[in-house]
Formats: sequence, C-alpha cells, structure tokens
Amino acid sequence: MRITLAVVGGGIGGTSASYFLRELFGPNGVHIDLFEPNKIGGRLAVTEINGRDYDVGGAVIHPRNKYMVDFLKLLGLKKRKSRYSKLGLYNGREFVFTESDWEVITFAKLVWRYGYDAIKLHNYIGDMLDKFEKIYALQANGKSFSSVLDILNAMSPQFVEYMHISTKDGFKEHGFSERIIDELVSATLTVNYGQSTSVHKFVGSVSVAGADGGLWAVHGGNSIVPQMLLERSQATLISATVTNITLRPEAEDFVVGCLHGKDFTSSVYDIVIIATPLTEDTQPNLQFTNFPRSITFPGVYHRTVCTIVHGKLNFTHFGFKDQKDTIDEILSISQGLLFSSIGRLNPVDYEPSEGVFDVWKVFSQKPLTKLQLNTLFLDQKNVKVIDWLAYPHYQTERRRGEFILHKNLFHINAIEWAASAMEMSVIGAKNVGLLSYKAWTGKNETEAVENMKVEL
Ligand SMILES: CC(C)=CCC/C(C)=C/CC/C(C)=C/CSC[C@H](N)C(=O)O
Repeated sequence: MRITLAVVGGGIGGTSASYFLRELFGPNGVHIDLFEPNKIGGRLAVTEINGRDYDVGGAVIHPRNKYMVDFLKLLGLKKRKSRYSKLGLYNGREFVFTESDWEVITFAKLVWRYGYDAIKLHNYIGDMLDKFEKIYALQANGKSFSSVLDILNAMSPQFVEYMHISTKDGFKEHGFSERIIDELVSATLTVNYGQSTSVHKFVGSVSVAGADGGLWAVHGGNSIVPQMLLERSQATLISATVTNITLRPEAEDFVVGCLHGKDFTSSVYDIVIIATPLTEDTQPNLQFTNFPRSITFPGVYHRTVCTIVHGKLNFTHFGFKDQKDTIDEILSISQGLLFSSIGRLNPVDYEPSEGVFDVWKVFSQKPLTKLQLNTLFLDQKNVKVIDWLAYPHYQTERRRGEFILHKNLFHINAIEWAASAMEMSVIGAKNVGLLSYKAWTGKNETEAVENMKVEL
C-alpha cells in the first residue's frame, strides 16, 4: 500500500527529509506533498542587487559537515570560490584585533593577544568535532533518537552538560581566559546568531567552529541544494501555508488544512513531518486540533535584521586612513553597538577574477535608521532590508527537544535548540526520516538499513 506523507516547510530540513524518505520508502512506496508558501530554501534565500544574487543569511558549510559535503558531490555542485579577506574585532572605539594580509602574521597576532588559548580553542573544537562525527556512523546503521538530548548523549554525554551551562561559564570552566571569551568567542556568536556568550555552551562551540578556516558556500547559492533535493525526492510542491493539523483518532491519520491565497483546502495524510520553526511566537499560525494532549512549543526566535548596502564603507568612522585600508569583515565585541557585524559580500556565482564588490551585509538587532546607515556607508546606491526571525533565542536549555509530537507526527526543527546550522537540520531530517520509517513499517534498525538504498 502506498502511504501519504506531508512535509511542512521547504528549507534544507524539509527538502532533505523528503529526499531521505524517498530513499527509505522507495520510488513507489510513498506519496510526498511538500508545503512551502515562499521560495524553496528558507533562510538560505538570496536577494538581488544590480542583477546579481547575494546571500541574505550567513549560512556556511564546515569541511567536516559530512552531509553537506556529500550533497555537493551527489548533486554535482561546486564550492563557491572566494578571495582572501581580512577580519577585525571592533569594540565601538577601536579594533582590538585585525587579521593581516599574511596568514603567518595573523597567527602570530592571535598568539600575541590570546596566548596559548588561541591554539587551545582550535584543539577544543577539533576534539568536539571528533565526538560530533559519531552521529554519521549511528545514522548509517539506522539508529534514531526521540529527542535532541538523546542525539547529543549518543555523540558524547558531555554535550548534554554543555546544553545546561552558558558559553561564558562553560568556557571559563574549561580554562579559557575572559579575554578570548569576551572577544573571539563573543564575536562569533554575534555574527552567527546575533547573541552573546549567555547562550549555552553547545551552540557557543558550534559558533566557534563556524569561525574556523576552510568554510565554504555553494557556487550559485546554497539554496540550490534544497531545490535539487526536492527534485530528487519527487515530492509534489504545494505553494500554500499549512494552518491546521487535525488528528483523526479512529483512522490514526491527519487532516492537513492549508491556505492558498484565500482558498482553504485540506487532505488526509498517514504521516506529517513539520520542518518549520514552532515557538510561542510563531505557533498561533498553526493549529493542532483533536490531539489527546495540547501541543505547545516554548521559546522564541531571535530577531536579526539583515541590511544589504551597495556603497562604500565609511573608512574614517572605523579609524582607517584610506578606503584601500578597510578590512572585509567587522565583528562587534560590544553588545550596545548599532550593528552586530558588517561584512563585504560577493555574489553567489562569484569568480575571483571579478575583483572586489562594494556590497556589504550588516546584521543588527533592530532596523538601521537612514542616519545610522549614513554613518556607516558613503555613496549608497542601493539598500535592501530583510527583517527576520532567523535562529532560536538561546539560553541554557532544560528541554529535551522532542522530535516525536504524536504517533506519526514529527518535528525536525527541535534540533535547532542544540544549534541552528544547515548540517544540524540535515541530521534532524535524517533522524525524523528513520523514526517515521521505523514507526510506519515496524522494522528495526538492521532492517531499516537493508531497505535504505541511501546514497549518503
Ligand atoms: C560540535 C561542533 C563544534 C560542531 C558541529 C558541527 C557543525 C554543525 C558545524 C557547523 C559550523 C558552522 C558553519 C557554524 C556557523 S553558525 C550557523 C550559520 N550562521 C548558519 O546559518 O548555518
């Protein structure tokens, strides 16, 4: 019998789940409808300036993110080329650290300012990545987990402890100095999550990993990955907003109601996978009806305003003598500044032979006024503002992060409470794919793996 499955959300989580489910159930085993009212790709969206597309989000891929690396090969995509760029840590008055044109000098400057902590931080992240990578073998062997804490525990019981302590306290306990925490670690959190070192130590560590060298993005835009995964999954794309999920207890299935403009339609599904953030502030848009217990989602998402400016950086404001001396990435290390980070952007299909572009991306907590923009930039030709709830607002976590909301109803984004990143969404998607396959077929791990002709 062919089962019916609804995936709610067309970001990397929803599309990779559709891909894994097609692999698990086979070409004729499942009909998948994917509901996405906006563009496929979610926060991997791009915006256009002067006929070229630029990334809105800061989504990048770490060389040890196995699933994203494998997707690149599977889909025949290329890494985006980049040019050497320089970064500086800014406290509102001066740069406390700037990279040099020479890598060896940058390294010396790092050691000069942070001592052995600079090397220790790199080793600490390497050690965490060794533990984190255990998830790939576990999932390849068909292992699935009902909660985020269970996944983290399987990688390393230490990771569960990291969810319960702030980055500041956790890194201090680990022997890192206040200086490296308040500057380097804090700067990564400001640019990656718009937050401070009060977030839990697990997401704090993922954020530092995101500042390690060798990161890359997809040539043409990261959103090509979810677009191609959707094609491979042979899911039917329905451009509508899901407003209701109603349980039919006798049939043990779900009626999914959605709005397409003003038209309301509904269909019945055996399994529903939610691949969209659900929190106190977002959940009212989606009603869960007829469930034996109320389905609620604590927490809120963090507001990040992305302002893309085609113009020149106001070099004098940052204390540079000349336009040519400006650096490419300015990360704030003070909470009260009007911006979290300012970085020079290249188009998604950039070739180094094109030189540098005068396009900058500003992340801030609030929209910037005209006056504030004029302080930061000269000669502005074009400004685009994207105001979004990009990531969870992190604290130290007590929740388990449930993937299973009800029998055959799953939620991928629970994984974001550990850390939000493309690789994390794919891990969550594969976990939910395995959970739903095992729940529906009654197969155990070994049988699931035998049936799984997955290429990853
Ligand atoms: C346990 C550790 C240290 C890492 C886990 C592996 C992992 C998920 C690495 C991702 C690193 C990364 C690219 C972080 C950037 S933060 C998220 C980013 N802003 C995004 O939107 O993807």
